[in-house]
Amino acid sequence: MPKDVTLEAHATAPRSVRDLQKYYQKLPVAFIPDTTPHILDFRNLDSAAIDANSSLKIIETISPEKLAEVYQQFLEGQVDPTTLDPVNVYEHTSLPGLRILPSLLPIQVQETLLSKLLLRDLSNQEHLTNVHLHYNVPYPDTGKSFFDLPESTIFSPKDPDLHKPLGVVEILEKKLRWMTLGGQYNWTTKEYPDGPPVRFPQDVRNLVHGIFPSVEPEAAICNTYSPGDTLSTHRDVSEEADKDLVSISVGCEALFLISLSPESQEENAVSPTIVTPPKPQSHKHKKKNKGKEPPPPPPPLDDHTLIIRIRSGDAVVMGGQSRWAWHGVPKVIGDTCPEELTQWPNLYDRQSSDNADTIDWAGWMKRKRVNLNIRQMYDSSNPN
Ligand SMILES: O=C(O)CCC(=O)C(=O)O
Ligand SMILES: [Fe+2]
Repeated sequence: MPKDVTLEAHATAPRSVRDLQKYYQKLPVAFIPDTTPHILDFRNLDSAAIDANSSLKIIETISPEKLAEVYQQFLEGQVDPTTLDPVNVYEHTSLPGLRILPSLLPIQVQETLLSKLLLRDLSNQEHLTNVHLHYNVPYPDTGKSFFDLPESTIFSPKDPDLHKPLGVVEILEKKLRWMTLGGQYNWTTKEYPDGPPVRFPQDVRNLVHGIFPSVEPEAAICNTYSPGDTLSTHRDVSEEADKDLVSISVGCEALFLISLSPESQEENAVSPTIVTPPKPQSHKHKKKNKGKEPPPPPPPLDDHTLIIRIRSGDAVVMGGQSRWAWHGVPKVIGDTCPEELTQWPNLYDRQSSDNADTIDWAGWMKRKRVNLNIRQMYDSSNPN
């Protein structure tokens, strides 16, 4: 699907999409139903949901042999295909071109991916983060990670009038929201900088390209969310290529809202000439809604919109018409991280016990969702 040149990176989503985002953002976790026609939940699918006439279809199944080949290279060790399940690729009639691959990555691959991204790539000074916008970042020694820094490490603000100094615990628990890999996307201008991009980590590239040959990973955003964090509705329109966008999630579960709803006639009629100031795409930190009152019923879902419960190891591919769809993350659901990942980064192998100032990070993932959002920036894999 060729990119429509009128797509504006700073535009605002249609009201119906913003209303859904707001509703699920406010909805207390206790009221997120297990089964609902509103939320597409692949772990609670009944087989009738995917019969020949339904809106949900399996369009492909990836074989364990194919998966084992890719994981073997990524894990640098033998992977027995008989230990893997085939992975179904789903499509829904509401969002043509959107593919959903529940339970794609086995736990060991998820754990290794976390280590590559957050222990290795985060310590590479070429990969910028939101923390760099306001803080001087004290890097760990070569071969070490931010999770190895002593508890006394302080990040000093660039402007002390605006921000206070923060310790490494506050930075990694609360402040870190994104890191960029490859082409260093600028979240403020919503553009990729000119000049040759930073080299994309080869092993992560091979993992993604091995499963999704339709995309050559050139840039990625690694988002880290805590429960209460949201990602407001936006479209990813800064890439020059119309190649698939691959989104892989690890850790806590989340609600993912995606829509191809057009602006309603009513909205156009009310203010055809008024330009609503663009809302910055922000990662807000919201207080938990502790209300005990049952919530009002959700706003209606039209047949161009889906809300998907995304779990650890799931992948979503935005291709075709859905490549430029509106999407956002209204809710991250705490205490849903798979048990096997809650000990990551498992300091017992790594920490030297003689250093009393070393932090035990076990449990960090219990409060985190990590999303790797991979894009191809240019139509050919060589920008020149
Ligand atoms: O966290 C997610 O699932 C989506 C992230 C996203 O849309 C983005 O980084 O552009
Ligand atoms: Fe996005």
